Amino acid sequence: MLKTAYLKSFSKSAFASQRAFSAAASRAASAPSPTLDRATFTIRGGPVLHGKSFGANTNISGEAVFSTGMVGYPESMTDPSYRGQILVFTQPLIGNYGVPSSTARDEYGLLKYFESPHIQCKGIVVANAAMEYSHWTAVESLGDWCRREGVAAITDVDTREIVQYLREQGSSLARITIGEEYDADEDEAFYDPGAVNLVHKVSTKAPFHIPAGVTGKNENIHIAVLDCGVKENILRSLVSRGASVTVFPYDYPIHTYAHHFDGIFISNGPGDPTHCSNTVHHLKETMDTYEGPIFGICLGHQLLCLAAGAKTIKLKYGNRAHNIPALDLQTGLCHITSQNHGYAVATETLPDDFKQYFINLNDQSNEGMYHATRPIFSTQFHPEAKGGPLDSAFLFDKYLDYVRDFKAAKRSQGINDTPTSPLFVDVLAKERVGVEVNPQS
Ligand SMILES: NC(=O)CC[C@H](N)C(=O)O
Repeated sequence: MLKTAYLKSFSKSAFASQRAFSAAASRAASAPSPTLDRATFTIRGGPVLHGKSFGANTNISGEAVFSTGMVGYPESMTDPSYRGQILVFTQPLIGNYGVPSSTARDEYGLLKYFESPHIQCKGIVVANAAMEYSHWTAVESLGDWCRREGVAAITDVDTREIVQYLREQGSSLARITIGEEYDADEDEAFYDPGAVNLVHKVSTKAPFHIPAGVTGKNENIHIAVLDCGVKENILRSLVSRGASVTVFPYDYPIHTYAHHFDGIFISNGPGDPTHCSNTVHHLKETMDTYEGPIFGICLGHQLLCLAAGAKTIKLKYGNRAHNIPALDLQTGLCHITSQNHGYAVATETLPDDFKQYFINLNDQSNEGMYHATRPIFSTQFHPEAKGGPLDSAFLFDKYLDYVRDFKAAKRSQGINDTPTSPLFVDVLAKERVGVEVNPQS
């Protein structure tokens, strides 16, 4: 009886607030649907599909990749690892919960909803773009966001046909063209993101600093992050666990500064890892000289493995989703993981000291490594998720445990506990510096 009364009053107030939210969030959606221009999605040497444009009025080309994630389009589209790519969503209805604020910040000063300040992919392809949206965090429609950010978007195409083609032929170059008939010359150049150093475009141009979140412990932990296109939730995952973070450009000679820090972290990022040969060289030097914990995610994993002497390969069509099973070879547990990568480490090329940590249960590709005797490990998947499940977030706890152990060992040897002058971090910027914001550049 009590339970029913409680439920009734709960649902009454829940519905009332939901109505208030919906009224605000759907305001833009109640405007009449715009008439959409014709648009064409062309895969080089493959199918040509006609649909409608609901994004920027711009012709673009890039690498067509697909994601089987069912949610998380704002997080994926702002993930710097998608730079240079045209993202095809297999989830048929996209845009129905709109787009949250691009400026809202959390208690750490980090972007609350986005993984970087702007859309990173060049274009998106969907089966059915929702013209109406509703969500309490929504401030605009997916189409308005794409138009504002200069990102092409095509709807009303058969994404199943595209994905079948990409799975059979592999990730391919493609373009989105807007207008009645676009006479693209077959020989017209398709932009190939695999041919350029995309990390250079997304990495901060100067160091920036984020103070540790308040955990009540005041441990004075300081981690150096090498920014290859770091996702906001990776930074949040570190500062929310009590570490302050100084983020360095991807090509910073980190080996010469590593000893100032309690841990080194190497981030995710776009493109072919072999383009970052300077970073690989610096990481090799770091692993040779620095005894503290080192953790890498996705591109960071690939770069650490290259530095260790292993090789990377390009996968046929990659892994992009929020539901990919990765088996932990230490515990026998399977974690459902968030992923976005086109390259992978060739496990058999890992030197003897480096062991395979996780394996992908769909395609058996490498999902991580750990050093046999040192606090060094990395994962191909994204333990920070966004979007996706937090099954593997424990890896940040594991890293922070290593960092605390290292700090305690330094203290016991009488090594200065506050090696990094507060003045140094105080003069640094508080967010990325000088990043190229135009996703078409
Ligand atoms: N998310 C990432 O860091 C991606 C790594 C790399 N660019 C790849 O595609 O494999």
